Amino acid sequence: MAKEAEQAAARQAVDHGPILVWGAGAIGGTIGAHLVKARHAVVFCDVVADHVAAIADPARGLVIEGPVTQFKVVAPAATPDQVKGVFRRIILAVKTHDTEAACRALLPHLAPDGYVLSAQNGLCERVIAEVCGAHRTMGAFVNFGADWLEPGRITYGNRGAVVVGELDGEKTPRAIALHALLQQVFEPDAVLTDNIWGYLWGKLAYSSLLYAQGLAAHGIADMMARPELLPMVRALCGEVITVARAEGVKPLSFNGFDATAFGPGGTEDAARASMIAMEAFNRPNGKTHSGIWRDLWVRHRATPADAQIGAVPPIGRTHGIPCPTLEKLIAMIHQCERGERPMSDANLLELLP
Ligand SMILES: NC(=O)C1=CN([C@@H]2O[C@H](COP(=O)(O)OP(=O)(O)OC[C@H]3O[C@@H](n4cnc5c(N)ncnc54)[C@H](OP(=O)(O)O)[C@@H]3O)[C@@H](O)[C@H]2O)C=CC1
Ligand SMILES: CC(C)(CO)C(=O)C(=O)O
Repeated sequence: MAKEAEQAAARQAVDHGPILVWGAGAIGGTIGAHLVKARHAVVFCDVVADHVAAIADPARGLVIEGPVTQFKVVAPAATPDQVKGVFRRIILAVKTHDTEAACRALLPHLAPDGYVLSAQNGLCERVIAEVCGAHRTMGAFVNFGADWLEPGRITYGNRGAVVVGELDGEKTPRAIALHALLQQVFEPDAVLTDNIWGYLWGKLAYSSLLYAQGLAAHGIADMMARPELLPMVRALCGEVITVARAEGVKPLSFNGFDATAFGPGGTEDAARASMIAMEAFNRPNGKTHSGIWRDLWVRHRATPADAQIGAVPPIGRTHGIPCPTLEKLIAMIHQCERGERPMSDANLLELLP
C-alpha cells in the first residue's frame, strides 16, 4: 500500500473522538494548541486552575508565541477533578516526577482500547505501562523547546526532534495514524520509529548535559562551546550510554547529539564534533537555557532530577556499572534546590573527571 493510503486507512481505523492533553504546560500546551489550530477536537487538563480558565476563555485563550509561530486558540479545559468522558487518545505532558499521580488520575478517562502518549523526558513509558498497561502506552521523544510563561501564555522557542513509536517497535495503525497527525499539524519532520527506547535513552544522555547546564549562568550553546568541558560531556553521556547498552538498548542520535561518539569505542574527536554540532543546533534557539535551569532559577521549584537522570545509576548498579559523574551532578542539583549552591559557570568544572 502506498504511504498516503496506509496513513489514511490507519486514521480511519483509529482516529476517533477528541484528544485529551493531560498537562497543558510548555510541551502539552504547544502540541495541543497546534492540534486545535488545525481544527482537531482537544480537551486540555492541568492542575493550574488559572491556566485552565485562560485556555477556555475566549477573551484570554492559549497564546503560543516566540520565534517559530504566533497564534491563539480557545479550547475546552478542565482541572483533573472536572474532566468528563472517556478518551481514546491521551497526550501526557506532565513533568517526569508527576507521571504516576497523573496516570492514576487519568485512568478513569482512558478508553479500554485507547492509549497514553508520553510527551516527556525520562523513562516515563515504564511508569505509564505499569499503571495503564503496556498495550495502552505509546512512546514519544520530544526535543523541541518551549516554556510556560504564565496562565494562557507559552513560548515555542525552537523546533526539535519529534519521534513516536510503540514500546515493542511495531508499526501499528495507531502509531502510523498518530505519526501522520503530528507531521500534518505540528512537526513536518516527525519520525515514526521502531526503537523508541533508543531515542529515550539518547535523550537521557543529552538530558544529563541539560542538567549540567542548569548549574551554570550561560546557556546550552555557550556550555557546548567550552572545549575544557569535553571530559565532563564524555563522562556524563558515556555513563548513561554504557548503562543503556547493558539494558540491551542502542541509543540513537538527534539534533547534534551523536550517540555513537559517546558509546563504547567513541573517540575524543567524535565527541568534540558532537559538542560542536550541539552548539550549532542550540545557538539560534529561542530557548537558550534548559528546563532544569528554569526550574532552579526562574520557577524556584524542585527539578525532576531523581525521576529522570536519577533513574540511571540504580539501573547501572544492577549491571555493576558505576555512574560517579551522574551521581555528583544529581547531588549538585539538589544543593541548588536547597539554596546551598549558587548558579555559576564554574560549577561545571567540578564535574570534570
Ligand atoms: N519544556 C521543554 O522545552 C521540554 C520539556 N520536555 C519534557 O516534557 C515534559 C513536560 O515538561 P514541560 O511541559 O516543560 O513542563 P511544564 O511544567 O511546563 O508543564 C507541565 C504542566 O503539568 C501540570 N501538572 C503537574 N501535575 C499534574 C497532574 N497530576 N495533572 C495535570 N497536570 C499536572 C503542571 O502544573 P505545575 O506547574 O503546578 O506542576 C504544569 O502546568 C517533562 O518530562 C519535560 O522534561 C521535553 C523536551 C523539551
Ligand atoms: C532544552 C530542551 C528543550 C532540549 O533541547 C529540553 O529538553 C529541556 O529543557 O528539558
